[in-house]
Amino acid sequence: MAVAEVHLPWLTTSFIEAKTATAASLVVGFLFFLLFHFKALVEKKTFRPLQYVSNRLEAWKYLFYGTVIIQEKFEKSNGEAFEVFAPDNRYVFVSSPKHIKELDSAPDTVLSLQAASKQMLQPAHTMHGFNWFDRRGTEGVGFVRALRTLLTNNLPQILPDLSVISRARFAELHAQHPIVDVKNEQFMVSALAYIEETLVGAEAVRLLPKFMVPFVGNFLTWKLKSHEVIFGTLVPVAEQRCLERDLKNLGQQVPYHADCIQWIMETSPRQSPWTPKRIVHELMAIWFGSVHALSTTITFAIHDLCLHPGYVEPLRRELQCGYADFERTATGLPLLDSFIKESARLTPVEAQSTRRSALQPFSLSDGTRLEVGDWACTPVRAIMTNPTFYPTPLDFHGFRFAPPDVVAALDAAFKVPQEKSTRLVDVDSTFHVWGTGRMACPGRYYAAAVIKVILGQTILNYDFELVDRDAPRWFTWLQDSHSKNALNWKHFAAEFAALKARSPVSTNHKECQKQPVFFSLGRVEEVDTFIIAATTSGNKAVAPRAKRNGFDGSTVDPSVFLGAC
Ligand code: HEM
Repeated sequence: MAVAEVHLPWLTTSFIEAKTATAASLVVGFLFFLLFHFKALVEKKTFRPLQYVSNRLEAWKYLFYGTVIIQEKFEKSNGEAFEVFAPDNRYVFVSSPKHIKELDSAPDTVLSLQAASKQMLQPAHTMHGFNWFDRRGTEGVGFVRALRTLLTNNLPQILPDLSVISRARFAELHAQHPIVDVKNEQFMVSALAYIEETLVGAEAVRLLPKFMVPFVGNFLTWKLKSHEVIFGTLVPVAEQRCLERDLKNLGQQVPYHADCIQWIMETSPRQSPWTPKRIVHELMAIWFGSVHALSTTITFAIHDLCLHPGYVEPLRRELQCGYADFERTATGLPLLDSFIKESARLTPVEAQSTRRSALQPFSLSDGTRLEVGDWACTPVRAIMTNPTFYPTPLDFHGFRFAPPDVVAALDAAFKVPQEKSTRLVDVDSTFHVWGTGRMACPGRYYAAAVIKVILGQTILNYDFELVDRDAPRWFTWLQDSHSKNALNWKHFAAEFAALKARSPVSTNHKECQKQPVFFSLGRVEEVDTFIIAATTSGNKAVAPRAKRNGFDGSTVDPSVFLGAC
């Protein structure tokens, strides 16, 4: 330090202190880096530092730009498998039917959905200590029969009640009363909060270095209360059911129950029937899986009804004729079925589907290798907006999946060139909302029926619109800069075309006539309020909302020319 002061008089003491502090921080940072990545560093037989650092940077970028990274790599992959790094994982995305089949055919001891779900949801910390086995079937797969068969078969009994509940809830919301008529309000509040708490808690835990997980995980378990309320409320119910089961086995008369608690209990392994605690853990896992995806899918479908109001009338006509039959049989309503499917296709809940964690090393037929802990998965959004499978893939065509004879009776605007008519619950290699293959969602028949009840009641009984049409439809940590995000531009183009079709936009505006362009700060749904006009002479008219967000029109990409503004 003294030498520096003599020879470099411009270096003040505070500067040197700052440099010392910076150097110390770097050393500490480096030690932390070694600590966090020690295992990875020593395990790599041929360690390439540059490659490693580049992979780690890409991994953290994934948290902020995941959907864009997947889309870009998918577009470059030409149908081949591609890898993406996330902070806690290496993902191998497959999209060809051949590779998807290979995942499906892999033994459960090699590629595991259970292990992937466990890593994703951290149930030991978020689901009251539930620590399910990595290997599927270790404790039976009775839940598949409970949901896929028993729950589906009981839909005709369930749907009329569900319609009544849905109507009552809407009426209540409409009258702006507080929640009434709930037997255990604390349970209901916790049942909803539990979904978000699980998501947020699990995400935090899985990003931590392993040695910190027990401390932070235990803190979260203690801090998050809703899983305790659910567990505490349901255990006595499950205990009573187990008691009744034992009494029945002794030949006594017991009450009849047709609900998921009963079906989960009855389909548990005969040799070692589940304890009440184990039954409730299973219910909590199913509750999470069903509520989260279901509510998101319904919300997007209602948005789409508001954004594409031309569909309301034909759907209402179909419901007026067919709702009663649907309630009795849980089938029918092909136009509504297609509308929901199209909404889920363009706004799926997730960007990854068919997750399988490698419990043993696994190789695809093209030689792509998964090491233990890597995940195989499918790029669900990218596949479902692929022009090879879906003509005009970014346009919303609510009836693209409906049977041609049903669509033939409608206005020509509803006819689209989708070759094959398919149902919402169908699973194939181009529609991954329910996953794929033998492990595709067993709750999808129930889910599809519930969505139809809620949308059906909305369409039959209400006229509706979005309170704030410009409000974002989803949240991402970082909004992508429009100039970097080719994907968003494509979406804007599709949305803008739909917007024009709905309410023609003036082309008489003097400044628009030469080179009109449109702009959005990164959110598709704001396209109408972000329209700007940029003329070849450089004049710009910026919509007020764009101005409020600090945009002055200077960075408009001129390649996005739509011919109207
Ligand atoms: C719109 C709503 C829903 C969506 C989008 C959805 C989606 C999915 C997906 C993508 C999978 C993974 C499949 C795979 O990896 O191949 C899955 C699995 C599963 N879903 Fe759903 N799901 C929904 C509703 C439900 C409901 C309502 C239930 C229960 C009543 C349910 C129960 C399950 C279960 C138990 C599994 C695990 C299957 C297994 O391990 O074999 N889901 N779901």
